[in-house]
Formats: sequence, structure tokens, C-alpha cells
Amino acid sequence: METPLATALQLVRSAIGSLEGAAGSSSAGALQSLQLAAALLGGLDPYLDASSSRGPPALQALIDETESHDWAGAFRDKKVSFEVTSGWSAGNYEGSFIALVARAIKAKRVLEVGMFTGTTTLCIADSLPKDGKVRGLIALEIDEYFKHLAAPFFAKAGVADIIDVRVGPALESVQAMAGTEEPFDLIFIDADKTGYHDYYETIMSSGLLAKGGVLLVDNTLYKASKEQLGHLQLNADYGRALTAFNKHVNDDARVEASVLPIRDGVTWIMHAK
Ligand SMILES: C[S@@+](CC[C@H](N)C(=O)[O-])C[C@H]1O[C@@H](n2cnc3c(N)ncnc32)[C@H](O)[C@@H]1O
Repeated sequence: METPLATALQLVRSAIGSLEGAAGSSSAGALQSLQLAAALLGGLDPYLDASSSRGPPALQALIDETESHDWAGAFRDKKVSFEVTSGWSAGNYEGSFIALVARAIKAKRVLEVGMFTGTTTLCIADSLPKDGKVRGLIALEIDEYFKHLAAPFFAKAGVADIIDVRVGPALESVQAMAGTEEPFDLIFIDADKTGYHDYYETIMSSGLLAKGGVLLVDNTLYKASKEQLGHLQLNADYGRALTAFNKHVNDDARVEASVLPIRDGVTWIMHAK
């Protein structure tokens, strides 16, 4: 998992490694403090995950498949466009949070930008009302491979009929929706980070986010690294894009927003009152 906590844990473990090699009683106290900090940092995400609702059984099967899949082989065989890791999945904790948001606002129409293996897609779809009224989730994804991988798990969870996976560059799909699709109650942006600005602007300027709707944006802490900590970021372009994106949203009088420290950061955005 690549989160601010994981990055801090890596730093603390590295300091522990240095101190373990050093002799002397003054380093013993520092070492013990760092070991406690490492236990705290290392235990938090698994605890949050274990303490949050688990979703339908098919979700755990999909999470297991995501974790054990041969991603290196899929990339080598050119089945996926990126060097994927299982950490790309928002996982159970964040997925269950987003599903609860959908339930709390009684979302009927949902858009996800960047689906990957569909763990969050499945969580949200499972939370949509089953009262026979129009409901559904459109998930945008550039790689067809993920659509095929997710399909049996969506079917097992009984939500395949309400999930519409659209394969292709997500910005083109979002632009095509502007003016043709009804507004969405919940939108989750989680695709290429350098594209966030354009996804956001297209959505906000086209009325795709319903009045009272919620726009959630993932990875907005991006390892909690400001630009000066760029060497800790896996992708400096993503770090710069997300720093600029956060400022853009914060300066935007059309919306109110709050950055939540869930995993790698989730920004909650709504139209201004
Ligand atoms: C971080 S993963 C999404 C994780 C997923 N939302 C979840 O909650 O588990 C990002 C996904 O966006 C997809 N993606 C990247 N660039 C894209 C683009 N331009 N258009 C559509 N999908 C894209 C990637 O293939 C990847 O599957």
C-alpha cells in the first residue's frame, strides 16, 4: 500500500536500521521510541481495514484476486498499459467508506473515473438502492483487461446488470457525457493523476455533478509529500499535478471541499451553498 503512513513507516524503519547498528545508551532510548512509532504506523491501516464493514463475499474474492494476480506478467504481455500493483485498489477500508457515502446521500447514479479491478465499483454498486427505481454505475477504464477480470465478480455479487464499464480514455468519455448524461449523485475520480484538472473542469462546467451531489477525488495527499519531498514520490509529475489540483479546488468559489486523510487522501467536494 502506498500511503503517507507507509512512507512515514519506511522512514522510521530506516532510522531504526541505522540506530540498531550504533552502540550506546543514548541511541537505545531513541531506538525504542522509533520502534513504538513503527508499530503505531504499521498497525493503523490494517486496523482501519479490519474494523470497517467487509461488503459482499464477492468483494473479498475480488480483493484476493487483485492481490495475487500476476501484474508483472500482464504488463509484460501488454495486456495492461501500466506497471500495475495491487496497491492501486482502494481496498476494503476506502471502498466501504465510499459505499457508505453513496448510501448516506441515497445516490442512484454514480460515475467512477478509473476502475482498475473494480473493488470500489463493486462496493458502491452493492450499496445502491434496490427499490426498482433507475440506478446504475458507469465505470470508466482505459484497459479492457480489467473489464474482463472484474466481470465474474460483479456477476457473483449480483450487480453486473447495474454496472456499465466503458473502455477508453476517460477524458473522452467524460466529455462525451457532458450534455447527454443525466447528472450523477456521486462521482469518484481515481484515474491518471495528471488528468484530474481536466476531469474536474469538464464535470464542474457541464453539470455532470448533481446539485447536492458529492465528488470524491482519490490520492489527493499523494504520500503527503509536498514538492520538496518529491524524491519520496513514485511519480513526481503526479505529485506536482496533485499539488496544483488541490490549490485549484481550494481557490474555486463554485465548490466547498475538505481533504480527508483516508489512505492516500480523499477530497470531498460539493457545490457551494
Ligand atoms: C488507481 S487505479 C483505480 C482504482 C479503483 N478506482 C479502485 O478504487 O480500486 C487507476 C485506474 O485508472 C486507469 N486509467 C489510467 N489512465 C486512464 C485514462 N486516461 N482513462 C481511463 N482510465 C485510466 C488505470 O488503468 C487504472 O486501472
